[in-house]
Amino acid sequence: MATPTLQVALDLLELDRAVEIAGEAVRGGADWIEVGTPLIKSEGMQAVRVLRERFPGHEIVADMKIADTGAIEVEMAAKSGAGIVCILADADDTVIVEAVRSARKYGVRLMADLINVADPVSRSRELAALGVDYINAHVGIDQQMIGRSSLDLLRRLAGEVGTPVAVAGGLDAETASEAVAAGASVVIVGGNIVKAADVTGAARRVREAIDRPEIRPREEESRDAVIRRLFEGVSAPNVTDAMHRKGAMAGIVSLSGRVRAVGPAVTVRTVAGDWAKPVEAIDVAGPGDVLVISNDGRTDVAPWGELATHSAKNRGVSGIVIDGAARDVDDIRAMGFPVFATATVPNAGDPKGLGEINTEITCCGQEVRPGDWIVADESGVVVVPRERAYEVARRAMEVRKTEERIREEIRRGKTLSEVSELLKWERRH
Ligand SMILES: O=C([C@H](O)CO)[C@H](O)[C@H](O)COP(=O)(O)O
Repeated sequence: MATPTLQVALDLLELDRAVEIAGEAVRGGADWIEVGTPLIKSEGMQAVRVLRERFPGHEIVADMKIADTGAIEVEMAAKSGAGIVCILADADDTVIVEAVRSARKYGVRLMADLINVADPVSRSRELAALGVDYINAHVGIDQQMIGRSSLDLLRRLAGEVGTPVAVAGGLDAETASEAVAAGASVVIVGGNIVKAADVTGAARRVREAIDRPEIRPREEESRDAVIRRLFEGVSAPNVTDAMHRKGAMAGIVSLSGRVRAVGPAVTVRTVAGDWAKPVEAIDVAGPGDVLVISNDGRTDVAPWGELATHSAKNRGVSGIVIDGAARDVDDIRAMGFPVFATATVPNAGDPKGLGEINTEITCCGQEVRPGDWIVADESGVVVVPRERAYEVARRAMEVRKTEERIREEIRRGKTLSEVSELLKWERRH
């Protein structure tokens, strides 16, 4: 079997950064350089021209995702220096046929992207018959966020398609190795190389992995375990960024200093500092849950204090969030247990038993339902609707990864404004 090709996908918006990152990826062993769709949309064919010029010894792949006017778009990419041009596999056959004719005329190859194709095996066979050179088993970035897997798609094609198969979609060193074992001849990696602070090191790890293909036994991890692992690896700001700046509770701070709380919510509604329901909720909560207590934002009386904290800690509760006040802050801080509140006050309420456990509540301006996920740190508290928890956790991790590379470029001397080309991206009115 020929050595598999490593294609690095430059899904960036800025050409200067893309050139720098491509250089680092090539040093780590990338063979082909993909001008990603976002880069083409941001910089046009100039991105293909510049990368062609700067990397004369490497194949340039233009991820045009052609949906119409197959001939013109292939011609544009070919004349700009691409050797491989990407077309959508579910484009109409008229588009594919025109693209193939144009590819033959200009001496380039066509790669068909299976993103969103309902029957990938039969469509791949049709595409091969129409003259497409590569099939790309691709699961798009948004699809990855809800758990779709490019390896699963690739395995459906194994042994069914004669055309060389590429694979793309959230691959890293581990999955790239499995992809080659499953028959991929081109491994396409975007985010897990280009977002790394050390792009060369990340590319090298993928290179070494695809040179030693192996199938690893799958470790089964429940969806909740994945959600928790991902949320534990990101910050509350990463999570709001992932939700288009939504979900943050207003006016609430950590009383315990540098602590974090992550887990599904057990909700409590109480009134006038009545601490019966908050304390009963400790027994309802399981290890890893977060108690979210609405005391109507009252700051003159506390439904939570040191003894309750001690009990919650023993139970394995992950943290406490209160729309209202807490007391015994010095003891809570000494315990290192995460309590978030809007105020502190020495007064306790009385245990009358008013209120409810595990009903929908509003806490610091956010609706919270039982089972919604809470991510809290020193920046504040974010609530994630339970049905979106997996997707938001994946997206938050992508936010964190993106920041890793930006941080590295600032460390090397650029300003944040330069890295993100703020002036270019100011909104035009
Ligand atoms: O094609 C891609 C995507 O649609 C954005 O243009 C990516 O290049 C491809 O998915 C590889 O990137 P990762 O999924 O981040 O590895």
